[in-house]
Amino acid sequence: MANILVTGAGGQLGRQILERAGNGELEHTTVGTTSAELDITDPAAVAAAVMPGMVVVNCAAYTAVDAAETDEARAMAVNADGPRNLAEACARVGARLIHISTDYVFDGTSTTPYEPDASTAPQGAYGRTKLAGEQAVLRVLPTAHVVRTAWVYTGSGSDFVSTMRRLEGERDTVRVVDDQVGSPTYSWDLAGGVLELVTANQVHAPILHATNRGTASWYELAREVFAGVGADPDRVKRCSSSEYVRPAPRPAYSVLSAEAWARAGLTPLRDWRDALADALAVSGPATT
Ligand SMILES: NC(=O)C1=CN([C@@H]2O[C@H](COP(=O)(O)OP(=O)(O)OC[C@H]3O[C@@H](n4cnc5c(N)ncnc54)[C@H](O)[C@@H]3O)[C@@H](O)[C@H]2O)C=CC1
Repeated sequence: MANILVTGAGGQLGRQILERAGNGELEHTTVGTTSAELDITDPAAVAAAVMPGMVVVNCAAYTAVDAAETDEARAMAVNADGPRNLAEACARVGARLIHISTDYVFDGTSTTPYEPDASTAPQGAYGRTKLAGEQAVLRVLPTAHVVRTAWVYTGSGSDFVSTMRRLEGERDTVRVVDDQVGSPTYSWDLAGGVLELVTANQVHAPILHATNRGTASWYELAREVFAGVGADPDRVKRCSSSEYVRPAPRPAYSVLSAEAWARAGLTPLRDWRDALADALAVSGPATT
């Protein structure tokens, strides 16, 4: 029987958690369920899937930040009702829950890294629904862990790093916003951090932040991608968010403090530049 259940296992983070867990890094049996296999908005299906003694890692989410602005009810169902269903099932049978959340619960106006207990003030629908999910989880199951992360990429698929890599092959220059700052986070590293938390026994902090160390703007990240694949980083041109308006507001400052993570005895994630170099070496050029 599985003693780790990863929901949303078809997504960026879920896939990498399964890959790392399957690499023999853990003694646990790990099972992943995609949205087709376990829809977390279905309370009966969730109740049937969660077994006593299990650690449930919820990677399932409605992550389409712009679409959420006009589809908030669906986003709320997945990002708040779903995690609540999981928390209720875990509470009923005595299972643990690790729930993944986001920097979008903050308004992005800080100038210093956000601590887990900093005031939340989401600016858009996605952030509102994710905050509601955090609150539901901790209300129903106070021993659960909420792990907030930010700026996640795998280096393959349609994430920012893959997109920059593809555009490097397609265009002479690329314009990228320089007025949003965060910590680019390699999903492989984040998966390792989450698995460390799975096996940790004495972590009492309800909310933790986990990102790669260091900060960058999207422009700086794009330059690093270009340089990392041997292209001239000066082909990346800076622009401002006002030139690239999207339906949902983006936080200007998304840096999450890793101090609570380290205080809990968990290994800090490495510098984002080192992680990116590995991601570029592993993933190869994107094809879409
Ligand atoms: N990608 C990013 O930059 C960031 C992600 N996060 C959070 O990290 C977590 C993982 O995100 P990613 O892996 O990047 O997202 P993703 O979008 O790659 O994966 C989410 C998965 O959830 C699945 N899903 C959607 N509705 C579902 C449902 N009702 N039942 C079961 N599964 C469902 C989707 O099919 C998808 O496979 C999410 O909680 C997200 O909010 C936080 C900050 C940044």
